[in-house]
Amino acid sequence: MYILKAEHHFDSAHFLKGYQGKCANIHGHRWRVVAEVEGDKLFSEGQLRDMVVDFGDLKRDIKKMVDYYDHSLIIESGSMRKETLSFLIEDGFNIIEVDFRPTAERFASKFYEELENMGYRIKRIHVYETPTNCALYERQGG
Ligand SMILES: Nc1nc2c(c(=O)[nH]1)N=C([C@H](O)[C@H](O)COP(=O)(O)OP(=O)(O)OP(=O)(O)O)CN2
Ligand SMILES: [Zn+2]
Repeated sequence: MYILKAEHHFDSAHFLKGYQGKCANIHGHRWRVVAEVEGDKLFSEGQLRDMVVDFGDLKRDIKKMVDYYDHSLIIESGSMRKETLSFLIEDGFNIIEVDFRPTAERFASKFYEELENMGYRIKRIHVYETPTNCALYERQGG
């Protein structure tokens, strides 16, 4: 079995609704997203000969996926007063509402599904919130 790793990052702010502690406040991270792609066969000819996938394609797809969140404030739906949200949007801030608590765990499973839907055979996704805090997502038995 071959396992390839490629990564990209995005810089964005978030906060955790209902959290007792400093992470209840808006704060930012450089979110580092590492994808592990697996494959038991290599291409036999052409541009991809002896590769599982082209690192260039994988990196491009990870970047495309995470760039959506870059330099945004990610908020869980319903975690901010409607008026506050409207004012921020009116003032031109890039706010991305998500239907989950924006934790490293939830991003890891979300990015797993997104890359899988792009056709990759994903082994694991790692999401680093900080250089020392990382959540991994993998399918059981997979
Ligand atoms: N299991 C999880 N726990 C926490 C998450 C998470 O996504 N999954 N997220 C947070 C916060 O977002 C926080 O920013 C990160 O945690 P913390 O280690 O407290 O932050 P710092 O790196 O800034 O800590 P210092 O050691 O004080 O610098 C919380 N928990
Ligand atoms: Zn955080």
